[in-house]
Amino acid sequence: MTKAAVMGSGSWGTAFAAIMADAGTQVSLWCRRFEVAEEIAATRRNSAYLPDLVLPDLVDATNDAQEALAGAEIVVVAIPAQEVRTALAAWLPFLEEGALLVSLMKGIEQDTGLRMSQVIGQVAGVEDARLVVISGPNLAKEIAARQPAAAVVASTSPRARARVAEACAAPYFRPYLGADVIGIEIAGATKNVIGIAVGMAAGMGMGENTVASLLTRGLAETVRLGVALGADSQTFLGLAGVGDLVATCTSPLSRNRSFGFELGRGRSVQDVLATSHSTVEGVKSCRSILQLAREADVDAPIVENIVSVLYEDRDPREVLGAFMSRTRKHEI
Ligand SMILES: NC(=O)c1ccc[n+]([C@@H]2O[C@H](COP(=O)([O-])OP(=O)(O)OC[C@H]3O[C@@H](n4cnc5c(N)ncnc54)[C@H](O)[C@@H]3O)[C@@H](O)[C@H]2O)c1
Ligand SMILES: O=P(O)(O)OC[C@H](O)CO
Repeated sequence: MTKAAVMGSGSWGTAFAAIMADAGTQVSLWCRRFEVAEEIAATRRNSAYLPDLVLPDLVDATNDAQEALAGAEIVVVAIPAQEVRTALAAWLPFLEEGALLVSLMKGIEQDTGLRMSQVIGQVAGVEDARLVVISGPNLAKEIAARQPAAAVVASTSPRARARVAEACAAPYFRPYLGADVIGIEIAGATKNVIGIAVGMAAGMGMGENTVASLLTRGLAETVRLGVALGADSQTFLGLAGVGDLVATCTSPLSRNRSFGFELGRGRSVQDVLATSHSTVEGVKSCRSILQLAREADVDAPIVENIVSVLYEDRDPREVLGAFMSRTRKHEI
């Protein structure tokens, strides 16, 4: 039986541990806090993140990283993007020789502008063939309720992606295979920022035409950036592209959309962040994405305007007006 470690017991780490166990993989779920590991051991539940999910018996929880990583052939990282560099450095001594390293994150590192698989590869000093990314329309709460969903499991190595896909193919979770790691990571990180923009518009009372227009132009912006960085444009029509954009931009379960919604209703960035207990990746990644776009000379007006609302105190209403008065141009 394949043994995996899932490092991070927030919403997605916990749901993904259940997916892997339901796929027949033995999972050690690493919890940063001892109380979470203790609760899971005693009740099979992680009440702070997914109270309705009863974790399968194939999931063991521990807050000891060495114990979690012992014997793990697949190591899945599921923590906030900006924390990966430091956390992974601490886990390195305990990684098994040859283990595959899987990123579930949807973010870009601040300061370096690196994608998550790049950060993992750099910190762990491993070749691309051992790195895998997973992305798609995967709202943790729906997956935890075992509602059917699909995702892309991507790696430059056909063997690595097939192995990880096998280890997470559950009756309600269908992994597709991919090779375009750049496209999948750029799609995953950028959709969070587009989700904030759409949420903002919805919070201001705008209807479906506004949502669909922003989502579509957000996709155009994401494709431009991805292609400039070396991605395949077809990737953005897939699960990690359009699929995730639709899920994020239309679901009240999305933290990024909900964050934007509150801004649209008139609350301040500080106020909304102070009351949010889970990761809103678009907030920290938007500046790195804008930086990547500027370096690649790519026009990214939605990302740029979200940065101005979050970091330059710009009024969301003014931003919506600014979109409408941009210089007329060809759609494609
Ligand atoms: N929740 C989802 O539906 C979902 C789906 C797909 C992808 N993702 C991505 O997965 C990643 C994790 O998101 P999440 O929803 O699980 O977040 P979360 O906020 O629910 O949980 C974050 C977890 O990381 C841990 N953590 C925080 N700081 C840490 C540190 N310095 N070192 C170690 N652990 C730390 C927390 O204790 C918590 O267990 C994000 O990049 C997110 O975009 C989330
Ligand atoms: O809650 P969000 O906005 O982080 O979105 C979660 C997933 O990425 C949706 O696929």
